Amino acid sequence: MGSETSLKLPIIDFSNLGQNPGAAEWDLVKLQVRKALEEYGCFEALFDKIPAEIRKAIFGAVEDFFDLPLETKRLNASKKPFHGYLGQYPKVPLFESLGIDDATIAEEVESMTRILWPQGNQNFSNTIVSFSEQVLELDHIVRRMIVESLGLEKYLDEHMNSTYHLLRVMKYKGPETTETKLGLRSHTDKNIVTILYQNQVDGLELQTKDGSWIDLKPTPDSFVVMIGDSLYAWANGRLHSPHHRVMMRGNAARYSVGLFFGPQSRLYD
Ligand SMILES: O=C(O)CCC(=O)C(=O)O
Ligand SMILES: [Fe+2]
Repeated sequence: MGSETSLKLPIIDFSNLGQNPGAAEWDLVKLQVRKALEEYGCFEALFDKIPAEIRKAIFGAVEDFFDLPLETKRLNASKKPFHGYLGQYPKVPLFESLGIDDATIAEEVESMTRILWPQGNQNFSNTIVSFSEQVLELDHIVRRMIVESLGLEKYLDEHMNSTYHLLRVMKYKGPETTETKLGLRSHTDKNIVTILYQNQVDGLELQTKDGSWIDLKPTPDSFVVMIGDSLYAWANGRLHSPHHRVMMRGNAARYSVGLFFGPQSRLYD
């Protein structure tokens, strides 16, 4: 089970797709999605609909949040797992995260923002909402392709209408030693689809079916799309739900932003 850095994830380009299910280009991309999810349960997506300004701004917003004093961040603690602020996880002290419900609903995000910045921080809430809205589009395309490729089109609306999403922003402090340290333990996601976007500090690793680990190195233009156990079950095991982890090296902090789409049956409650 050694580390294997030469392996690379498939890169799938959604940029020239349009919203045109049934077109030749759509079917071609759909096939790539199906193949990647069968083999790796994951791929890198190029999606240029999300403007570069938003992709850049999101890390400014995320850093603004993590730079707040601990007492302020804790104002957003939640009893629900993965929701609200989660800091200095006992076993992985490099990790902090904030889960934001209803990240596409401006009023909800604004009211959460006011808890953190009573004087307001319009930039933070605007950026969170715009980013989430755009990632939602990518999720819809990917999930539509998955459902079609499984031959389950007749359940598409039912499926789409029965899901829920949670935005989580994450910070992994650099270990500031020469050693590699665990940032997030190996796990599979329990939800349906996860879409991740990171700053340019790598650390996410994905386990292949034969047990080797791939170091993911997404570019500023790419999103990591991964499936979780709920979709694995829904697809009767035809798609792979991969183990993944975060390993940190060096001094720089890694920031990542993930949209987690799960069944509405209160997966995260
Ligand atoms: O930070 C990342 O890139 C991965 C996070 C992750 O796997 C998770 O929160 O489930
Ligand atoms: Fe995960």
